[in-house]
Amino acid sequence: MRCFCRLLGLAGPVWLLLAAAAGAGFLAVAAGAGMLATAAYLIAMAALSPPLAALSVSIAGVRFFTLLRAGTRYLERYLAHDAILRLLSDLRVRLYRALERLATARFDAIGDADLFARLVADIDRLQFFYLRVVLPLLVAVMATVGLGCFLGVFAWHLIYPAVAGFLVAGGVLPLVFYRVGAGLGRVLATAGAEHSTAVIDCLRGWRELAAAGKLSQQAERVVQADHRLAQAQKGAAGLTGLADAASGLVVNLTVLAVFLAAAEMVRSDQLPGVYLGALTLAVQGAAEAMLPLTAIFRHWGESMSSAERVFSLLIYGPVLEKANREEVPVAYDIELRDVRFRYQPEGPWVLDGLSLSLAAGSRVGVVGASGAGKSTLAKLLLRLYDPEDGCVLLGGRDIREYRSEAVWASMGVVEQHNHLFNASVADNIRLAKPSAGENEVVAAARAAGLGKIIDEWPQGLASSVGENGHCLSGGERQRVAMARVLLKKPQVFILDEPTAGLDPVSAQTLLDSLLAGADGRTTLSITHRLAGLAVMDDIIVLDQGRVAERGSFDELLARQGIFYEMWRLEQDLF
Ligand SMILES: Nc1ncnc2c1ncn2[C@@H]1O[C@H](COP(=O)(O)OP(=O)(O)OP(=O)(O)O)[C@@H](O)[C@H]1O
Repeated sequence: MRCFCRLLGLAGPVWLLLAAAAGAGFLAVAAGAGMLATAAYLIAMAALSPPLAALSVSIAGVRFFTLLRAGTRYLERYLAHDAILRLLSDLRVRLYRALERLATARFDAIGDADLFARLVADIDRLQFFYLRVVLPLLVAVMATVGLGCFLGVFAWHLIYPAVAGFLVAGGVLPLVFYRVGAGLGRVLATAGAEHSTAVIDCLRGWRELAAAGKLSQQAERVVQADHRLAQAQKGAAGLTGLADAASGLVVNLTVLAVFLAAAEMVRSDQLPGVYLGALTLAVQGAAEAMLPLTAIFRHWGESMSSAERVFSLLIYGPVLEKANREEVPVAYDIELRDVRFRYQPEGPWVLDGLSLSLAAGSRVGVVGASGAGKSTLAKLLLRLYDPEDGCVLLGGRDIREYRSEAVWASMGVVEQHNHLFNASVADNIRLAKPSAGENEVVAAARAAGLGKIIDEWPQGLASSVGENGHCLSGGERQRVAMARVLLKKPQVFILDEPTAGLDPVSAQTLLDSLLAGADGRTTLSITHRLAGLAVMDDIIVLDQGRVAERGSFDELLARQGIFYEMWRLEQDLF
């Protein structure tokens, strides 16, 4: 019921359009009934061989109603779709904003494919609620009232069989079929979502699946999901057919009942015989409004299930507290004070009382075993998450006092895996600074070691990177991400293993370029490769979410602690 009310509430901005569409829908039904009734009257009159002039109004009436029906039907569809498309696009924007607030915290829990299914298929399915539930109901109510008024002009007692029949066809039958098919719509929506999730997973992960020999297993999952979807669709189609047949039967019985009642009136001279066909066919015409109601059971379930999935994203509160002041950072020293953080409320602490500071313009390296919390530290600095206890300070102020956008604007990040958009190399670099001119982009690309693409590729930086950068090598993808940061020249550089997966020589060259670009800016470099850390002002060794050691490269080696052990191991390995 809450979803129902929310869906109705969403229609607020377009209610006028929807009401106009319902009005046009009613006029179309009324015109259809008028056309049939006038045609029946015309035939009945013609049988009495009156002068042609006596038939001219009826002939014009048939033409008028025919044209009116076509015009109003078109208008109804036009207005309804206009309203729905506006509504759905507005909902998509709202959902997108809600997702923006959720940042990565909830994305991790929901999963890309599911999120995609909610954004596309589920929102699309919401149109059924307005187009196939609300509008047909409104039109059916208006058609019933209109028919009652029309029949009432001739005799009150004609209203009873017509309205009773319409209530059964439009009220009782849909309710019965809703009960019988309860859950079928939900099964359909869930089966559809499972199907698209399985297909997307298969498409995205086919390389890994093929390498692991699991492609056929995943394909089987898609086939199973497809089978469940087909079964659900078959069940729904069967029930829809049955509902249509039952509704048709009730409508025809209603027409028969009105015909018998009117025939009795003709027999007892209460009604001229020429009206008999007109009254009967008017009921038949108005019954057009009842037919779509039988499918409501299905669309109701489907749209409510999709609404639940869509609204479940909107009800999450923001993961990040909104800044209480619209401050913009002006200094770029960083401090973490007794920060405690975990990903799940009852999960283990990932950062457990972490305190550290980075002077503005300093270069600090962060090392530590896998899972020590290094990337998590970077996420907190980027304010993708807020700490549970303690605080992160930027320029002496709690980072929560700044708008997230202001924090992000002052930072540049290069991670191990960076997203590249399916666009040209230049466009991917320019993302960091849309106002950058051609020369700036080329300079950043050269500084990041993309000279080969500029000089040797036929289209240079205009070459497409392909979906998620698949047309580039791993090293080239990293260089594009680095070029972005070098172009942006942020106040704070966060480098989270940017050279992972590169050969040692390329890795060192790239790191040197990045550090040269970051000269004079606060730089936090997370790495597993200790060689190259000698140029850092300070090195922090993280262990289980805390600072285990801190000092310059030489100091840490001299201490012969964790860092020294890591260094020794690295020397042995290489
Ligand atoms: N989104 C997440 N949800 C739940 N747990 C997470 C999430 N991201 C990381 N973790 C967990 O937090 C811990 C610290 O992860 P983090 O990525 O910060 O480690 P790291 O030191 O950067 O490791 P690595 O060197 O392997 O990249 C790990 O135990 C990891 O499983």
